[in-house]
Amino acid sequence: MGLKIALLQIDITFGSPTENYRHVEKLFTNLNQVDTVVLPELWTTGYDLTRLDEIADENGKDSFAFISNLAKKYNVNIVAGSVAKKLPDSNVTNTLFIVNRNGELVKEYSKAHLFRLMDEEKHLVEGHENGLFELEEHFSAGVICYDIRFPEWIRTHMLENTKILYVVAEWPKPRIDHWRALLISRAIENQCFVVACNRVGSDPNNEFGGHSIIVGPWGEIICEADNEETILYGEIDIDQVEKVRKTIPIFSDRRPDIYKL
Ligand SMILES: NC(=O)CCC(=O)C(=O)O
Repeated sequence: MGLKIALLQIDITFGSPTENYRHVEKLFTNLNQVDTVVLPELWTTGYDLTRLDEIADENGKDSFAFISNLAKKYNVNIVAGSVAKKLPDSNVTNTLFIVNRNGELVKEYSKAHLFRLMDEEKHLVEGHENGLFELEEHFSAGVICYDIRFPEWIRTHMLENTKILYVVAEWPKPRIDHWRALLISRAIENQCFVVACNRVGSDPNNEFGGHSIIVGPWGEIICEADNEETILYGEIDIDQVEKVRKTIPIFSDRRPDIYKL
């Protein structure tokens, strides 16, 4: 049986967690029954990085409680985009929570590669751990936006028999061709499903490009949104991964003896 997924390709109100919680809560009331829901990057605050002192979530407490309640109420796993998480030392990370149907935390991943073009390195600190987790018995990984430009980081995750790569993003419209090409490439070169949720709308500095997408392990597009706010639904058959990996066995054909990584 397939895994049913919903990607919430939303607009985000700049710097207003209260408004963004309200919006997401409302969208859940209209959701078809799925196994997993995915949210975009920094969905509670947007890129209002200069006000993180005020609006970042202390230890991720409020955002985790909100997501955990939704997961239990709607009996769904949530790849909860990312939020600005304020650490005890007042540093802030860009952190993705994975929550299961029981509302339990499965994994927390903080963005490893900070994106200078959007000033992340001035306001955030990077994560140091991988994004590996298991959900519905599938080996999976989660990364955040700019991370997809680092194939070596994605490969590090894929060497663990990972079959689904979740990507949460606020990817601007002017580079939406890069977004699509990178996601399709990561799917083909790792022979995995890529489930990627971007936002739409704009903030004072950027217009965002949407095009949330699910790509299969052969590089085929399973579903793709345009640039409007929408809930994108797709279903994946995890057995496809093994079929593709048997057809062209890149993992056993690798030559790490001659690579740097
Ligand atoms: N939020 C991000 O990490 C954006 C990454 C991006 O736009 C890129 O081109 O890379």
